[in-house]
Amino acid sequence: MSVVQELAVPVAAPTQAAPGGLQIHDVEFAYGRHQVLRGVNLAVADGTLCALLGPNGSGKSTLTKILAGVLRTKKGSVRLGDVDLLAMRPRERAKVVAYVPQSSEVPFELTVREAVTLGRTPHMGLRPTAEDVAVVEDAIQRLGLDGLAERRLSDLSGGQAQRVLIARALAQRPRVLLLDEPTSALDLRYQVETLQIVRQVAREEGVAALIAIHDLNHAATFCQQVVLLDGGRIVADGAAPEAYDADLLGQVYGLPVEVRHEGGQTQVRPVLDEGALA
Ligand SMILES: Nc1ncnc2c1ncn2[C@@H]1O[C@H](COP(=O)(O)OP(=O)(O)OP(=O)(O)O)[C@@H](O)[C@H]1O
Repeated sequence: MSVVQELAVPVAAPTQAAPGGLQIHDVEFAYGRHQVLRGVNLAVADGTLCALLGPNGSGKSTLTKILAGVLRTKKGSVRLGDVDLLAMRPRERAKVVAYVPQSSEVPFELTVREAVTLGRTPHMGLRPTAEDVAVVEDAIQRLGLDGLAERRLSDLSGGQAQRVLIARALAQRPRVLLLDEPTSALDLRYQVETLQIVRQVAREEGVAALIAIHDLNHAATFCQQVVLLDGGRIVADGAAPEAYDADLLGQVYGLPVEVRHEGGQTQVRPVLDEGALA
């Protein structure tokens, strides 16, 4: 029996997005006969940073790839306001949806500035306009890449390259921003700064941002909405203080946890057996 069927606590009511936000209805997906997503319903309002949480293999990347148009599904719908995102042509979708995958094949001989400029491709004519240049410089600056702008990607550390991919996505000026574990290679300072930047961009530009992330505490701190996937189903959806239930998280992740609400912050800690650190 899956964990979901055994859940003792009720699933939080899905958050209602304002019209115009990202609306996901009844999305299903299978790799061959392996069913990975089951009846996924989710709404992310414009201006909201939403964390997509769940154990390894729960379907976070798969859902993100469907929203990005990398994978196709025959069952379910994805809308941005009145627009059917699944029916859009790739170039049109690229004007409204930016996607930072877990790993990316950006040409390594490019400089940082050139790689970030690629984010303007869906909007640009043959040559970048003054606005394109300004948007690229803004993204470079926001991600703290000013000093690296002329460096080749091949000469960067993993974390620096990850920041370039995020800058490229911001330069796209999307309405939907999809980030698949964007902080996995970042040190603590850049994890925090990146999440702050994405939250700020979402709020200021009215972007619906969805971020697959493993750190429950960062998600609680920076994301107005958290969504927990387990076995391809959403089992919690809401603001972290309500959505984080110790019993539910314990069942989903397979270890006991404690949820604390202190000083306006919700934090999750594993509860270790006595002797676990002996
Ligand atoms: N290309 C593929 N072909 C077949 N099965 C796949 C493929 N990609 C992923 N899967 C399977 O689909 C399920 C969901 O994988 P997915 O990558 O979406 O999970 P995830 O929640 O993003 O995991 P992680 O936290 O480890 O990144 C897993 O069982 C995985 O083995």
